[in-house]
Amino acid sequence: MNALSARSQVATAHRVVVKIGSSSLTGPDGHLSVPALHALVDVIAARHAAGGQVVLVTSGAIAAGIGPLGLSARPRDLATAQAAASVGQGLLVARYAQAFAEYGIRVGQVLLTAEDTIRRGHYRNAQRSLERLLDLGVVPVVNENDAVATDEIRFGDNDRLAALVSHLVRADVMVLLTDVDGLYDGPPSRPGTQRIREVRSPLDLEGIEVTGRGSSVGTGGMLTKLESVRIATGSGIPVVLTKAANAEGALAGREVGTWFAVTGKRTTRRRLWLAHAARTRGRLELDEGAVTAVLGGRASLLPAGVVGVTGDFDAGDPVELVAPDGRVIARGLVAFDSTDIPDLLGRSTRELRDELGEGYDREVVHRDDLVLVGRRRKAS
Ligand SMILES: Nc1ncnc2c1ncn2[C@@H]1O[C@H](COP(=O)(O)OP(=O)(O)O)[C@@H](O)[C@H]1O
Ligand SMILES: N[C@@H](CCC(=O)OP(=O)(O)O)C(=O)O
Repeated sequence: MNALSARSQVATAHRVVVKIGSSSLTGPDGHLSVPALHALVDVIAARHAAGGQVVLVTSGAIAAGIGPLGLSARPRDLATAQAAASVGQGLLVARYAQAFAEYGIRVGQVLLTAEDTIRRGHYRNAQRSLERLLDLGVVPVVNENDAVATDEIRFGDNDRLAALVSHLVRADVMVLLTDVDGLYDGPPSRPGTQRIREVRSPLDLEGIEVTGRGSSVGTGGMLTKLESVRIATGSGIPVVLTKAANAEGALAGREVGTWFAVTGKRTTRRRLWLAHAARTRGRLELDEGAVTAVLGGRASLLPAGVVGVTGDFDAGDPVELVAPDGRVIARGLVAFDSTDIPDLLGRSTRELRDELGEGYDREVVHRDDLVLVGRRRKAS
């Protein structure tokens, strides 16, 4: 498919997730910009009127709380940020409700935590309520539940949340709106850097300098956006990344921003969780042979290929699989407790069966419980 016909998918997509970042919803004073919010609502309402379904993932709660709390700037400590989000979220949704009401459209607030997008019970609930809202012609307005999300498991940015929501509602496309008109081949503030029009595979990202430093109000910079893109495209959902002012063009399938083609097929919730959201409890160090086998795909990790173990985990916990050069190559659900593994290191399954008995001759990580992890970019 060429870039033109690929982009036309956006114009005809039935279900779209649109994510807008804090940087596009705030004025120079760091407060919520109501005109910016209205401009987005105009575009989404037009799509809605044309019969499309839109889920809006919106940041801006913290920004909306700054003024009412009399704060001078965006708070950086978690507790105050949570308080600002708590005050601001109600005001943010009220603004959206008001703006959409001008078009006769209702909105439904959905606040999610990381857990809600991955744990089976929570996931099903979120899925069901989003589906029903869409069936009823409502625009779901989603944000992270900042007031209760704890530091270790919160997303902090809404980029990855948007990708998981896209997966949850089986979106046809995801549109990420930010304050730059696309992905650049280096920090856009650096003279001479250029917008990348299309990314067809992770190889196209080689050599591109991306930082985790965003605007003064955003969180995660381009780094979390590329993580989000990786989750979405890797599970069959193409992405357009552009500035909020280009929202209309992006939804019309015009050649704005950066187009990220799909790189993988839709995947199961469990594998998505393992790859992108699970908190690992330990590490298994692999020898080169095991790395080759695992990276080749469809191979389980056998005890013979494990040379070291760190962490304190139980059988069934998520762990990282690490190559001799320290690269994390995969994540998987381990089949043994961490205390059992030292006795298995480097030994063949046959030896283990003969010596330790049935049950010790199994894989350390079964191939069905294993996902390869793309190269992660480091924040600079
Ligand atoms: N290679 C790059 N291309 C584009 N933007 C980049 C790049 N590297 C870093 N950035 C920064 O990422 C910022 C957007 O991230 P962020 O402020 O978190 O936005 P948002 O609030 O929309 O989530 C941009 O302002 C830009 O300075
Ligand atoms: N949930 C937070 C979003 C935090 C944030 O900065 O996200 P983003 O602008 O998408 O990087 C809020 O509503 O303020």
